[in-house]
Amino acid sequence: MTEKRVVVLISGSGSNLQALINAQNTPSLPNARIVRVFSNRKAAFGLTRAAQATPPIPTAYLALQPYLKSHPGKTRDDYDAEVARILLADNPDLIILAGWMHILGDGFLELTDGRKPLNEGEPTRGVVPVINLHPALPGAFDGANAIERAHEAFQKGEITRAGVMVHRVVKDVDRGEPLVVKEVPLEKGDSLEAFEERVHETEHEIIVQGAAKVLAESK
Ligand SMILES: Nc1nc2c(c(=O)[nH]1)N[C@@H](CN(C=O)c1ccc(C(=O)N[C@@H](CCC(=O)O)C(=O)O)cc1)CN2
Ligand SMILES: NCC(=O)N[C@@H]1O[C@H](COP(=O)([O-])[O-])[C@@H](O)[C@H]1O
Repeated sequence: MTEKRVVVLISGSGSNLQALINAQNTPSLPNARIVRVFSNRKAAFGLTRAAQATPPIPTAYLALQPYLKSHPGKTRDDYDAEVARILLADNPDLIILAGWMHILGDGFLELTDGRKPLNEGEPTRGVVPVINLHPALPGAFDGANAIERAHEAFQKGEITRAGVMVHRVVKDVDRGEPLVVKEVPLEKGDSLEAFEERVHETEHEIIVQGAAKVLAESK
């Protein structure tokens, strides 16, 4: 069976990327290879993790502000489309946002969804699924800083449950179909650090499960 090609987008430490690297071609993530790690932050340690993988994983970097500065007149949507073009050149079967801290607009999604051809006049490509790891339960704490927000809400008695999910990426942030959802225990008096550690441990499990689930959908 043809090996599935995976591209991972990061912005930071890359501990979830590391979980994916470790799971490649194991029963947890069979017949899958990460062919590119892409970051919008030059200093992201995840780029080092990719370079230190065995074999090393090719990386690419492109940040929004430098792109806009070096392309006068171009927009955020143009940046998003450029990111999609870079990724699609690797012919991925799956794109994973693993701590990717940039909201993707139609410039990106219409290319990965196959709604628009890469180049004018060309036929459109097939859909490349895009999934995201989010440290909250569906419909709760959309957006950034979800861990801290959930911890604060629990301590205030505003919520009783917390968790993490892997979901399909749609234009509405964190509102795509949940693929894997797992609750994370939270107790009164829990420090943010203790809760955060539990969240990350759970993330490292479900990001692999989410990737395997989507890859199993395609032939
Ligand atoms: N179209 C989508 N794009 C993204 C999604 C999504 O579901 N749909 N998920 C996010 C990941 N994410 C939460 O899971 C998230 C990341 C970042 C932000 C955010 O506010 N980003 C700001 C910039 C923040 C920064 O650079 O530090 C922004 O993009 O302007 C919200 C949610 C990834 N993309
Ligand atoms: N809204 C997206 C979001 O908050 N993503 C979060 O960024 C962290 C990345 O950690 P990592 O760089 O160690 O994988 C993870 O906690 C992930 O849930």
